[in-house]
Amino acid sequence: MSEKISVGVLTVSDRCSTGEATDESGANLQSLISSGELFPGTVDQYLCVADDCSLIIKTLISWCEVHKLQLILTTGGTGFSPRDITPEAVKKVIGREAPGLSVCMLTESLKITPLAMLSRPVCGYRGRTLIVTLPGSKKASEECVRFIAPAIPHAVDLLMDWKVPVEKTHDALQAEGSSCRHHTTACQHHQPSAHQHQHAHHYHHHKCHHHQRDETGNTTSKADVTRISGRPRKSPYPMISVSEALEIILSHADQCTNKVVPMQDALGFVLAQDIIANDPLPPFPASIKDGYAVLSSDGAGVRVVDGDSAAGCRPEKLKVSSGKCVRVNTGAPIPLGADAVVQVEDTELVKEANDGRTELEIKILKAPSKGQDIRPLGCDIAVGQKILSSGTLLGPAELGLLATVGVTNVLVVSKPTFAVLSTGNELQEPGEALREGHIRDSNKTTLKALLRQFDYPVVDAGIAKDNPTSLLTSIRSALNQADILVTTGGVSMGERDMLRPVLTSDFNAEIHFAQVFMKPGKPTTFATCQFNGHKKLILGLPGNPVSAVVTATLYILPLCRKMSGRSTYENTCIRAKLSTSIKLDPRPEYHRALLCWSPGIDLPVAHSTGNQLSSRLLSMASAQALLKLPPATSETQSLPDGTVVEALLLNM
Ligand SMILES: Nc1nc2c(c(=O)[nH]1)N[C@H]1C(S)=C(S)[C@@H](COP(=O)(O)OP(=O)(O)OC[C@H]3O[C@@H](n4cnc5c(N)ncnc54)[C@H](O)[C@@H]3O)O[C@H]1N2
Ligand code: MOO
Ligand SMILES: [Mg+2]
Repeated sequence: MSEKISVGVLTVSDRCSTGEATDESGANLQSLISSGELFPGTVDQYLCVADDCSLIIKTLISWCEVHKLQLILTTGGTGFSPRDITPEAVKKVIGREAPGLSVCMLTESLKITPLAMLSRPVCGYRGRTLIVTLPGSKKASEECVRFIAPAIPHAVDLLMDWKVPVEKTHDALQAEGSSCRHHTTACQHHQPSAHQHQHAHHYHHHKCHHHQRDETGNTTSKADVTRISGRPRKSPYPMISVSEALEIILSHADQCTNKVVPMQDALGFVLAQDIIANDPLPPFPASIKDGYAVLSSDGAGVRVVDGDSAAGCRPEKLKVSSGKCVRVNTGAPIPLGADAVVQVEDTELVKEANDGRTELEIKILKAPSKGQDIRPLGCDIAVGQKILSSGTLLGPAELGLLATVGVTNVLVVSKPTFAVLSTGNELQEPGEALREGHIRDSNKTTLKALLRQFDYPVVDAGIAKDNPTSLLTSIRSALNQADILVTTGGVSMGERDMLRPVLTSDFNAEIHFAQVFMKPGKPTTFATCQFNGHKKLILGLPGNPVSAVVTATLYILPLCRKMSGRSTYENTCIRAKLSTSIKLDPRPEYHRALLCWSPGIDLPVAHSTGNQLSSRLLSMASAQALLKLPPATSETQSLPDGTVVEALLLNM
């Protein structure tokens, strides 16, 4: 929020409006606002009106539309007496309700008096003006405005669409969330003394924002990440090998259910039914060449040309008898009687019609053999033949076969649905102006593209902050939309690496592994949990951009393939020769490289993409392979040029 909030105070009271009574609550609200103790505000309008619906409406609309106030507080007219009409008037003015504010006022007031039950607050906004109905009494109206005061500046920022302050507040709230549990515990046991009450109440409400939500909807994480000094200083998870990690992941890769899709949309799916041909191909004996259909027993020599058979014509009309032939095109039906085709190259024109256009006689230069250049009926596909088996990956040719046999809908194995979530307080979406201390989130874009490249459905689950409650909220929303959650960041040893505690505390997830002997990708984490009656897989990839995409390639692509019903799901590896010597890392390394094939060499030559820092996504750009390099040993610290290594092919 940049300036003071412009506030209007509207007292609604028959008695005050006629001067029979003094407007104490209106006056009190004005001085509270002006004092600045609730929030930075200034009272720009004040009026006292009778309990008159149209008068209230007229005033409110004028304050919203003409004076463009940011906040209007009404006091009075919210009870049960026949003249109390303020809520009804306000309802007619606001475009949208903000019931949270009413709930907050009622809940907190009930802690003071059960009579709060008889208050009928309505809150909401018209355009950019927030309207709040407070009770009529001085005490109650002050209490209520204090309850909601902490949320007012942010509400105004949101209504004014002030992006920067809104984001700052979000960040602050999120950061507060990380130590929220601390506050809630303290608050639960906090019994303020009578003279502290007013201040303490305010404090209580403000600091226990998350606690309030916990009581009503378990939106607060149960993960305790406050014991920074007590966190383990070595990962408690054993270090496993890449092949062990992959084996564990694949053991949880249950095949997805089957579904029927239009044949045209079936590319890349695995077939879940056998496909049987109901008719033969060709459905008639067909010519393989452009030429003449003949009787082979006539041998070489002159033939009378007796009509033609073009592709697509009805064959039964034409018949070839001895001494005659019929001109045919490639793919055209063979006329009855004919048992061979002679290609046009093996003939000569003998006689043409006077018009100079029509062939009358031709000469066959070479004696044809029986069946020459004819595809018999059903020669490509026989009736009843199984042309595709369940389990086949549907590529362009397979789709063409479905078309050939007229199958327009097919049963296939569904593909798993993914949600991709980035985590980190430092992250912002790529389109925003770069804020101080921030970097742009690249992982989500890379991983979404990697999955989309193979047509796996992906949901963008946004960016979660490094605090348990933000993670909880984002993960829950992601799991509601996907079978597999892929997160990046927050899995290493930092006090802000909170993914695992949140997964175990809030989702009762089982962590299957959390350390893999590989570079990049050491902190790769794999977990499963039950969520709304479904098994969900969670891959917590490291935040470093290269680590994220390398581990996604190594683990997620085989997982996807297996769940999609593919019988081979391993990444394809070939052998390649190093173009230069490479220094080995203590961990087995997946070294990004370009491959060059040149004539006369037996194996492609692998050129390193340079600096292999896990943060350096440029080392992955344009890479075609990940060279699998062994870990350094005391004997072998580097591989000389020309060494043959295994190269995992990317983008396959
Ligand atoms: N004391 C130790 N520190 C670290 C260890 C270790 O074993 N002990 N492991 C290192 C390794 S290896 C890796 S890999 C990283 C993994 O870190 P996290 O998975 O916890 O990820 P973050 O800490 O959140 O971020 C790491 C790095 O990546 C950047 N990042 C994160 N998300 C994104 C994104 N979506 N787009 C672009 N860049 C992103 C982030 O800003 C950090 O620079 O831990 C080492 N530390
Ligand atoms: O394993 Mo980290 O992934 O080196 O960069
Ligand atoms: Mg970290």
